[in-house]
Amino acid sequence: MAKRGIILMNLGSPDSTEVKDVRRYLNEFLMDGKVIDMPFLLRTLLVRGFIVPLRAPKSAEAYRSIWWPNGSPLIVLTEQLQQAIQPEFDEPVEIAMRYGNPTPQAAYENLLKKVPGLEEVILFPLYPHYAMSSYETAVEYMKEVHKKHNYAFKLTTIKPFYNNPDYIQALSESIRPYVAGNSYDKILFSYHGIPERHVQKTDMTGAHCLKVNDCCNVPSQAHTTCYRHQTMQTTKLTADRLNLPKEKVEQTFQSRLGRDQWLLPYTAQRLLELPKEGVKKLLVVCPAFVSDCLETLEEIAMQGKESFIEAGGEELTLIPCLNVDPLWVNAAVKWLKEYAEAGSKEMILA
Ligand SMILES: C=CC1=C(C)c2cc3[nH]c(cc4nc(cc5[nH]c(cc1n2)c(C)c5CCC(=O)O)C(CCC(=O)O)=C4C)c(C)c3C=C
Ligand SMILES: [Fe+2]
Ligand SMILES: [Fe+2]
Repeated sequence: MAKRGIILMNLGSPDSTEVKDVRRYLNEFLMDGKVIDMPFLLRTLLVRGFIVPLRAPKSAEAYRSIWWPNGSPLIVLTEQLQQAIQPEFDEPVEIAMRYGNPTPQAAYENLLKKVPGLEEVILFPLYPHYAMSSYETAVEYMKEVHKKHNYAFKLTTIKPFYNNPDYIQALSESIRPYVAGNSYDKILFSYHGIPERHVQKTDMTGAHCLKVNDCCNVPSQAHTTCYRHQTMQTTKLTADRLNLPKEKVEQTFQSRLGRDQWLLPYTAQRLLELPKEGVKKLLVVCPAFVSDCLETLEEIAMQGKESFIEAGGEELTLIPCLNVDPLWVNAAVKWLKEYAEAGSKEMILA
């Protein structure tokens, strides 16, 4: 049997809610060329000179409003997932964050200590959808650290799982209790947004995404790396499984940063418009995240709720992320086991 280790990877959070820690985290995050895709000098000027100094104090305040006694919800929930998965494996399961702590190097070093003669690390990026600024940067960074330290073990990666039946089942069943009884007016599938430019950059055909009419519904090889297509598939498959009435389902994109055109429609805009369209009781689910985080707990459940109510809405209910939902934990365990048994060949999902 191969000597293996597993790494669950998520985005990461600041070490604390102090402005200095938030500043350090935002600098690392936004200086990533796959997040702010500008030439290095321009990016440095913009990020270090303008965005971070202005954003860090506000961001720190937002983190303070959701912080748990044991730390950032995103980190604590990723640790809880690790603890739920570990008993199912002889191999050690570690966590790593793309930004902040624990770092990829710390995760690799922990595995090396626990498994003498480590032969293989299975990386599980906790992102259902492919985006240059989430899945791609996580995988590329893990490869970079692996190469830099000349590690002898091989690194293999689980693919995005946006349409995997086990994932769709777990997501649907987490939503089912909220839609049962039909006492809601609409359910919003709100995904983290990205600039439209990023969708075009990751289109390997160079001719499909946001170029062909109704691109995300026209079959194309580009969909293997198209965030928009993948999020639309998650929404469709989940809504179909739950038999949700079409007029009650809507998809939006949240968390826009800067002035570029990001994927439309914007969640913040729709939260202001929906009450005027007769939507008073709103459910919001955020399937781009598997763990609750600042973007769900603060942006949707606090800020989003406030704007929806001020605009005339009555009730906004955030459906929690999958976190440590048993169906989700089972799905993750199943994929990791299948993957290991297949001898780490490419894992074919769905
Ligand atoms: C689905 C995964 C994510 C994508 C894609 C993504 C793209 C993206 N994000 C920013 C800027 C920020 N995002 C922030 C927080 C944040 N983002 C994700 C996930 C994705 N981001 C998560 C899980 C979180 C929450 C982290 C936590 O600690 O809870 C932040 C920091 C907070 C703030 O100041 O608002 C920024 C900044 C860009 C620019 C981008 C794509 C280009
Ligand atoms: Fe983000
Ligand atoms: Fe597309």
